[in-house]
Amino acid sequence: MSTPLLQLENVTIKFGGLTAVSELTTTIDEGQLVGLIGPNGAGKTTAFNMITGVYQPTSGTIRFAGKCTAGIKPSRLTAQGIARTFQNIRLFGSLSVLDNIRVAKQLHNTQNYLGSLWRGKGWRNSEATIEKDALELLEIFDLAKCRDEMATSLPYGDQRRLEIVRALATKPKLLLLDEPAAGMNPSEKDDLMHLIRFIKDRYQLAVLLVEHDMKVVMGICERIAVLEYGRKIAEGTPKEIQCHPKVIEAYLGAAATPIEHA
Ligand SMILES: Nc1ncnc2c1ncn2[C@@H]1O[C@H](COP(=O)(O)OP(=O)(O)OP(=O)(O)O)[C@@H](O)[C@H]1O
Repeated sequence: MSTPLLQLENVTIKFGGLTAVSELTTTIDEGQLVGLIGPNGAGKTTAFNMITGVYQPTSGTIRFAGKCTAGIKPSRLTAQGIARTFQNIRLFGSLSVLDNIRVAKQLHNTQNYLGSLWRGKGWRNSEATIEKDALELLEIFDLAKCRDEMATSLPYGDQRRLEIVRALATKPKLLLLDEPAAGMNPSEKDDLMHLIRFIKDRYQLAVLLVEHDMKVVMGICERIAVLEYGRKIAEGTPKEIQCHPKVIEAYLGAAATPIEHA
């Protein structure tokens, strides 16, 4: 059996007296699309923050590509292949669409500080490659037409897409999406579902999706893990999750009907 791309083993984090995530064990294989769902405050974003190195677990182990991530800074983990988007869009608002992608691409720039100061041939070649790759990405995701516009001047759906494209520009193996459908209308949500499937297939990425919209989650995820009060209460296929008694109870109360699906 091959090593999972991401492995969480009994991961726990405490904030004072509050255990935000408790003994979470799960895995994501290369190329898998996994959902992480749960009611508000269940610990989903906190799990993201531990996987990306923003928070260090109080106990337990996280391994990425077989290596323990303890103590590794978020920027190093991004360079190693973990990218994310945020619940509230975090673009570089005063930069153009193109520059938002260029900044992300700088992560893999091989030019050192002196090279940047000197601005010699090596630096110019490297900048030209970054610009070419960035424009190619914008073309693929239909954002090239607004390359010079300020990122925050884009319509909401395009800003969400740009944030995903910026994460892709770091060449991740694992992409974490935190509530990408938040604030979207039904047609934008359909586009988002196509977009997530497209990037997973084209870039052969593993995706971990935190999302409240059940149509989106049930429609695209291969497997879903469910948190409640920081604990994993279920994990399985969308079909299994939709009729799992603990999940129905967590979302809707004991006497509830199965969760709506795609
Ligand atoms: N830095 C922190 N300090 C103290 N408590 C925190 C911190 N970060 C998260 N929490 C708490 O941990 C719990 C889990 O929060 P988290 O944001 O992970 O939930 P969530 O499942 O992402 O919720 P939502 O769906 O509303 O975004 C909450 O009770 C939250 O208040």
